[in-house]
Order: sequence, then C-alpha cells, then structure tokens
Amino acid sequence: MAESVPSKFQGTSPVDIPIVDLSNPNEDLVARAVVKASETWGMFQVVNHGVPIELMRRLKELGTEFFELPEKEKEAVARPADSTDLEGYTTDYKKDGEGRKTWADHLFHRVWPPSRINYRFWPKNSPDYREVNEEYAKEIKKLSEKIMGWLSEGLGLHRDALKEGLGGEKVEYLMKIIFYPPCPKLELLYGAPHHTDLNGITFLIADEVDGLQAYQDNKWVDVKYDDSGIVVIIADQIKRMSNGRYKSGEHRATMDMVRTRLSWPVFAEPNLDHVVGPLPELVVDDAPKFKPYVYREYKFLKMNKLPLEIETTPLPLLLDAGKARGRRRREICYIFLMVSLALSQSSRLVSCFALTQSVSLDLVPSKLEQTFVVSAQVFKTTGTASFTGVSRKSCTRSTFHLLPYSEFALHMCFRLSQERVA
Ligand SMILES: O=C(O)CCC(=O)C(=O)O
Ligand SMILES: [Fe+2]
Repeated sequence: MAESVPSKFQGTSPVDIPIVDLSNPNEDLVARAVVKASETWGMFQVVNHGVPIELMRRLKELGTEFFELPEKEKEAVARPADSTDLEGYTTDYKKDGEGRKTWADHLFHRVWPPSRINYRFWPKNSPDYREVNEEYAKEIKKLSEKIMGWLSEGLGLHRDALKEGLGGEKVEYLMKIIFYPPCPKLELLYGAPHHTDLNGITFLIADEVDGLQAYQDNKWVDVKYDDSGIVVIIADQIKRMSNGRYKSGEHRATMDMVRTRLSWPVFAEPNLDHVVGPLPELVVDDAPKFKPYVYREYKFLKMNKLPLEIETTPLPLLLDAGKARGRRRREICYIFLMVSLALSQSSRLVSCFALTQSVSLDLVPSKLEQTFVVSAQVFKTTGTASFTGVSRKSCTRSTFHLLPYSEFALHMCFRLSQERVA
C-alpha cells in the first residue's frame, strides 16, 4: 500500500503551545499562566475567552465569502497602487532570502478606533460584514486590554502601563484576512516566512486547516486549534516596552498541498507617530536593552529588513549590512547607513565611510547613482521616510561623495522632512 504523504509541513516538536483557560475563576492563576507563556514562548492560545464563538464563526464565513468572489469584485477594495498604507486587497508573491517564495492574498482594514476606519476597504459583499467586524473589534480590544493588564502587573506595574505605552486609546487594531491557495510543491513556498510581528500584540483565528507553527527551542511546533480558541502572539513592541522580559513569539505559516487556508490575525499597534521604547519604570535599575523608536520608523526598518539597533552598536551592524542578501537589500542598507552616519559623524567620516562601504557592500562606484534612486523609490513607496530635493541629476558620483555634512543632512533629512520624493 502506498505510504500516505502529509499534505502540509509538519513541525518537528511533539509539544503544544501553552493553552490558557480564561474562565478559571482564580484570576491570579490565569494571570500567572499568561505571564509565564509570554516570557517563555511569546505565544499561547486562549480558550473560554469571552469572545462569542458564533461571532467568530460569522466573521470567518464572511471573510471566506469575500475571497470566493471573482477577482474583479475583490478589486473594488484593492489597495491603491500609490498607497503608503497597508489597507486594501492585494495579491502577493514574494521571494525571500533563501529563494523560497511566499504566496498569499491579503485584505487589510483597520477596525479600531472609529476615527481611523476607512470603510472604503471593507468588503460590500454582505450587509452583515460591517456589523460583524465592528462587534469583533470591540471584543478583541476588550480581550487585548485584559491580557495587557495581566502582562503589566506581571512587570510589577499598574494595569494600564502597557496599553498606555502603546498609545492608550489611540492604539489601532488592524484586521488582516489571509488567503493561502493550495500549494502542490511545499518545498517551494511558505505562506508566511519565519518572523516576529512588528506590532504590539496579535490575536489570530483561522479556518479548520492547520498551518501556523511556533518556533521554540530550535524546533517547529504545530499550533493546534479548533473553532473556539484564539492564538495570542506577543509582538515586538511589547517585547521592547518590557525591556526584553516578554518574548516576541517567532512563528511562520505553512501551506497545504490540496486545501486553501484562511487566517484572521488582528494586530494591535501604536499610531505611526507614537514613540515606543522600554517603559521608564523598567530602566531604573536595568540598562535599556532597546532604543525608543517612532513606530513609523520602526515599521519601515523592520519591513525592509534593516538594522534596528544601529545607534548603540554601529560597528557590527555595518558588517551585517555587508552580508545582507540580495542587491536590493544591500542597497537599502547602504543608504540607511549613510543617513545614520551623516546624522552622527563629521563630514570627513561620512565620505570616508561612503567609500569603504561602497567597496564592502560590493557596490561599484558607477552604481551609486542608481543606488540613490532605487533607495529614494523605496522611501517613496512606503512613505515612511523621505528625502528632499534628491533627483537622479543631483546625485552624480562626485556630488554624492563630496557633500558637506550640513548639505548631506539637508538632502537626506531622514527623520525631519515631511516632503516626499516628487
Ligand atoms: O496565517 C497565519 O497563521 C500566520 C500569519 C502571520 O503570522 C502574519 O500575518 O503575521
Ligand atoms: Fe505573524
């Protein structure tokens, strides 16, 4: 008899991620379980969480119906090509550093706070879509604040410390519906590669096809859930606010050979202008392990796989940049290093670094003009940082290298300018 072939990647670990039953009347015990899971895994599943199961079922049904619509109808809520935001429908095919591709269609739309909702990106296929999503947003916000409350107390702080650190009532909840098509060649594709989420905390539900895996003790653990559980993933900003006490859960999504899979993560995240760093009370006795970031900048750096701790450890990061895989990534690293150095070093050092970096990053000087323009375009698409007055004409090799510090800073005003490349 033929051996049965698994239709998805299987994790290598027999253990399961922690499960916390929120209906346990002993709240102390529940809080301790949440804190422990966040310290050790950065990920756990909550059951009996109070979010109505029927509401979750309906949310999934409506999202599934949207992805079953003809492409043309889905495009009614497409992400505009020139958008600097994630909201809208996209179909996405990416290649990661190891040559393995990821492929999934997404729909992003904010669900909270009401002032940040743009209904233009909400599907119109069912009259219930709006009500169900609004109701779900309220439930997830309640759950999120409860969990952040326990996590704050676990740090010896008042209940609202983490919520306030993330922006208080301005915290945004971003719904993402992911549609993973079947993938006959599992070795070629991932749904989502190995990563940590860049927001504060994530709440994920999915359909009946398993696919989410957690990385723990160098092994991949399959996350098993049914209709009733919600997977909670501690993300980067809670890790940073807690000065590293809580872990940012490492995870990935695999695909299935024969079945489609859908998942619904909701990302709780700061407003783009909000600054997040280790909470001040936690760095009285301990040194801060992370530097504070305006969330917009953090998001930009992480999404472009750029170094995040450059101010505290410049040298190793310069070397890391040199090792960055792929020309485009090296180019972005290169320009980023130039900007960072320009802001912190003298003009002589900047040009000197520019030259050595162009050698160690394998960028021949004749490519510099192109590099500059490529990077400017990256900034333009994401809209998260900007240059003033940079054009292909103004960045010939000589002007690029000989700009005095003041002018260099003016041209590459990384943090201050609001103007985008024309
Ligand atoms: O689909 C999943 O289970 C995981 C998705 C995910 O990790 C993400 O979108 O950040
Ligand atoms: Fe994720």
